[in-house]
Amino acid sequence: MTALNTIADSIAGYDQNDMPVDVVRDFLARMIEPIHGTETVDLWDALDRIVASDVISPINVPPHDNSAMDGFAFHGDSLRAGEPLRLACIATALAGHAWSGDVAADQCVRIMTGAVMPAGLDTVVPLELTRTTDDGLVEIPAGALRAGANRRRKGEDLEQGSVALARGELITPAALGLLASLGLARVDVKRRLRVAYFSTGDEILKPGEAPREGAVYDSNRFSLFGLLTRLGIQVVDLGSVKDEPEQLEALLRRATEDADAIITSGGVSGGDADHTKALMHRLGDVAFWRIAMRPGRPMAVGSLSRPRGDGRCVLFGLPGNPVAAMVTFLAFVRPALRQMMGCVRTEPPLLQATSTETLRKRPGRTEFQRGIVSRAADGTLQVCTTGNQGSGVLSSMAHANGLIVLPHASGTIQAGDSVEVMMFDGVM
Ligand SMILES: Nc1nc2c(c(=O)[nH]1)N[C@H]1C(S)=C(S)[C@@H](COP(=O)(O)OP(=O)(O)OC[C@H]3O[C@@H](n4cnc5c(N)ncnc54)[C@H](O)[C@@H]3O)O[C@H]1N2
Ligand code: MOO
Repeated sequence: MTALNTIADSIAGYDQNDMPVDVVRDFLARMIEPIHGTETVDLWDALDRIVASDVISPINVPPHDNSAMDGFAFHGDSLRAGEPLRLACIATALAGHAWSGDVAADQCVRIMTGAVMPAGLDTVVPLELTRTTDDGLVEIPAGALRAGANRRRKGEDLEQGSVALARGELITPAALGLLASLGLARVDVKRRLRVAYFSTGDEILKPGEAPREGAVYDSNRFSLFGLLTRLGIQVVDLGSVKDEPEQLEALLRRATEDADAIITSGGVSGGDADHTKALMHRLGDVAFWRIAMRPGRPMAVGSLSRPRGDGRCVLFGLPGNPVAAMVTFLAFVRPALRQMMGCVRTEPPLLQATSTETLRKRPGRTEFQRGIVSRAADGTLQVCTTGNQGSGVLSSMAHANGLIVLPHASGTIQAGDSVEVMMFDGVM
């Protein structure tokens, strides 16, 4: 990764206590470098991995001209405008059983979907468009189809030697099928990113611990586990730690040993018990920003050196409030981690939807409101908010399917205005 101070120029001129969201994103995009290291995996293990080098198709897909329909294959130039065509059926071609033989202009071959087109034939009439005449001929009504119809050409999906999947592409279920269609059993992928994470705070309870006065159960550890796991990342769960400098330092040092990145939650705003900030300052090259956004104002970004001196470990110190931790992850950490993974697409596309309600906002900060996108009666997309937008209110996050992104410069949104939504799932 590029050291913070070498790209500090890009943030000079901005108030580090009021950093615009776009500036932070741009800064991270410049700081983060993709990890090295690839491995060859079986297709069964390739889902959600990132392609490490262009996959070149070793074959034509489909490998031969074939029929797109169950029907009769014939010479298209036998068709005459305004006249029915009558053909004698001389053979049957089944998928997986190529038929070879000569077919005259007044003959046809009964053919099934996927079967190789007999040599010289270029057109298939679907069964349901034909009738059998009293003398046993196949009759195609006038104007039923054009010459060349219903033939799938050799290589029309992929030509031998062409790029089937490019380096940096995510292996989706469709991409997995595409690789299989090339006859490949293994694929080169980027190695898995390793990300360590832990929660900080004296008030944090582990699951199963008895409730105690002033304490809350650790939710960030679980939300982060979910967010990281969905990215196909190898997660290193380091649990939670009290606001206690020695413990914190031990955990941070342990995390730097073999993780590519560390994510912490809590302790970045600078309360009396927050030792996290001082420690991060001491162990690495870390910037503490207040970002012009809501929720998720305070965040630490930087790098820590590794104990064995080889390279540095990227650090994201997220705010403790449970929704702020998730929103800063989605807004900044997810694209940064995708970039580290070597993924070409780092940001999800935003949807446009009509707000069903007035959303109060003042210009000068980006707001992320929890929303539910649904289809309106007229078929267009609409979005409503999920109630209490407090940065500690996880229930409204859990009920949402995306975040309404209200840009920095925008003021209040009126009901009926169009807004952008970052969906939580299913868009990369
Ligand atoms: N004087 C100021 N105070 C605060 C500011 C500010 O600008 N000036 N910013 C506020 C904002 S915004 C946020 S967000 C929080 C972030 O503070 P920290 O990152 O230092 O987080 P904590 O103080 O440790 O915790 C905040 C809040 O979140 C709860 N929490 C923390 N960790 C977890 C967890 N793992 N699971 C569930 N809940 C957690 C914690 O109990 C606190 O209620 O600072 C504001 N203050
Ligand atoms: O980071 Mo805070 O959410 O704005 O409470």
